[in-house]
Amino acid sequence: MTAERHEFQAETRSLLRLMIHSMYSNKEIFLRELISNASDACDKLRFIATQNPELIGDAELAVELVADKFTNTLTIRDNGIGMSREDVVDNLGTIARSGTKKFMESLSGDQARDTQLIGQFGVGFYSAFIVADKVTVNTRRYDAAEAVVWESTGEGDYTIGVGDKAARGTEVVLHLRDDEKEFLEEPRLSEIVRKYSDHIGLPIKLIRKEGEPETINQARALWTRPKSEISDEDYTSFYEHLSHDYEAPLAWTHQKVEGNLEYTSLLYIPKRAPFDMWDREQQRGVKLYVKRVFIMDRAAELLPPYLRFVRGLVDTADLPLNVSREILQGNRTVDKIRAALVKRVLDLLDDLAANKPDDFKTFWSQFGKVLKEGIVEDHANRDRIAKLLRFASTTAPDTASVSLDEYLGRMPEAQEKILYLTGESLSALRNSPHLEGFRKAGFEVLLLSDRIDEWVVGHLTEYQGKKLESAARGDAAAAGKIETFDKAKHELEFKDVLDRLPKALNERVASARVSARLTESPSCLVAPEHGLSRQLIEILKQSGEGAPDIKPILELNPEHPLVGRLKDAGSDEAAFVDLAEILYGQAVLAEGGQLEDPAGFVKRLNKLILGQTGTSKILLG
Ligand SMILES: Nc1ncnc2c1ncn2[C@@H]1O[C@H](COP(=O)(O)OP(=O)(O)OP(=O)(O)O)[C@@H](O)[C@H]1O
Repeated sequence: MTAERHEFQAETRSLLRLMIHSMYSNKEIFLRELISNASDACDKLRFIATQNPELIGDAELAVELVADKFTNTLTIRDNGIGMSREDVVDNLGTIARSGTKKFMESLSGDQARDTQLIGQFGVGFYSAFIVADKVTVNTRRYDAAEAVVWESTGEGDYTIGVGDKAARGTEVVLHLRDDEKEFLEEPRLSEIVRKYSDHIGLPIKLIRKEGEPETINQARALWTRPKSEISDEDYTSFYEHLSHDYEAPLAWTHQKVEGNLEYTSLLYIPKRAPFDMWDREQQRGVKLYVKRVFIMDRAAELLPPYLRFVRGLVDTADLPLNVSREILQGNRTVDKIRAALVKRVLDLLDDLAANKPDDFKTFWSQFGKVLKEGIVEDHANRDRIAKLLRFASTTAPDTASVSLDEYLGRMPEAQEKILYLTGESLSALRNSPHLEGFRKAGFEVLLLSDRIDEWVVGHLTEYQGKKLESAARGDAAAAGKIETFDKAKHELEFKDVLDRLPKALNERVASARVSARLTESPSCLVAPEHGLSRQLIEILKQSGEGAPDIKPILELNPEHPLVGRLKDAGSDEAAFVDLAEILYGQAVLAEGGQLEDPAGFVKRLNKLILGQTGTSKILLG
């Protein structure tokens, strides 16, 4: 039967081209990727064999490398699970990952940056084309009636046909480019295998035409070895094998637990967020082994979603070999292991924060937003997570660097609560009128501009016995005494104006009042004491969910000349409305909001600038 020809998906094609181009300076990683795949294939077979031991029998599962100088080929072969025709089409004809297109669009053409991005994406099987101008895959799935041959030059298409491979497993034949002959040299191959694949728990053998095969790696799974024997380089190269990451990890924690529970965990924090961290479809989790036997990739039950950036593995003796995803759900042993792993990761982060501030900064910039979800999700560890949070504040307005402990450490005595302000962006928050009074009083305010922050402060209502309070809510004085003027006097003086405002503004505000919150700006909007915050209502509206119509309170600075003019407008209703609209519109704009009638606002503003407001009814008309 002749082979069928198939086109690559458009995305696969451009990804291939880009990969060959940008990974060239690090081309040797192709071997790590192909050995990883071969080792995964053996792991999968071993798992199936737990139900069906005769599949393996006495055979040794291994990865073999064959370098042939006559044909210029390097072959990587395994006796693992193998692939059916369908597997081959699914796995080698497409890049079967959601978000590939989006990923391609994020590439910039800047080689250094793109190389890192593509590393994050995971190069996998296609890295073969970095060194080969043709790749032939002969494979036979353990339960398939026939073998399959796949072949491609890595350009536009590939062929697929029936093969003659008799034994189970996969053989990847790389027809090396003319200038890649170094990969036929034994010393070079051994060097690469030791560098990248020394700690895979499976022998990697160099096969020779004459002479005995030589096992070139240690073939002892890294996590089973005593910590004292393992160097940082070992941990790093194992991480690269495990995660297909291109960069060294930021930190790791390796632990063997004996007693009630029996498991070994090796958990890594990457240096960089994967491109699909926010993709809800993306599977997450660490690898699960039961007594050294690989069970599954990405066992989501072993870590909560807010720690989805953690990579690594858990090897336990406390679960049955035939454990399935269904069994993992709601399993008491799994719950206990998960609780212990969460503590491990939080300990590791505490340690980074205390002893490696630069690494912690990197961590926070990559994964801070994900960790914040833990405040909402993980009630039991809320205080521990809160301790790790970092925020921008009026004291450090440019980067998220202030911890709650640091904040409490410099909180003046007169201040009773931890103050924060949420908003769309840091730049809008920095200049918010809501901060003026607090600034004057020397009260620091945390500036929260991540989307999730509204939920964070919704769940984190208290820290170390101090309540958290929005600077845009209720009465400014609630957070401490920041009375800067004689409120009673001003209230009396403005009573008439305050009473008229809601009607003049078509009831868009619930009420109006004078406020000590403002020192420079004339007006701002605040949320009533109880009920949802203005920011949260805005988020709900934008996300298309129904939002309750809670009207804000308009606060005025009685010492501002523009507010004084409201009083002067007296019985000139049109002039009063113009001024009221301007004060309201300014307050909306200052918190980063949208005006309902921007053109009308501009018109009124121009009238005011030109001195036409409140002077003559004729001019106003
Ligand atoms: N030697 C092999 N034996 C059996 N299946 C294989 C082999 N090599 C690749 N595959 C199959 O092809 C798929 C795609 O491989 P590829 O290296 O492109 O990505 P991956 O390993 O799934 O992804 P990642 O690199 O993110 O782990 C694998 O998941 C596996 O199902």
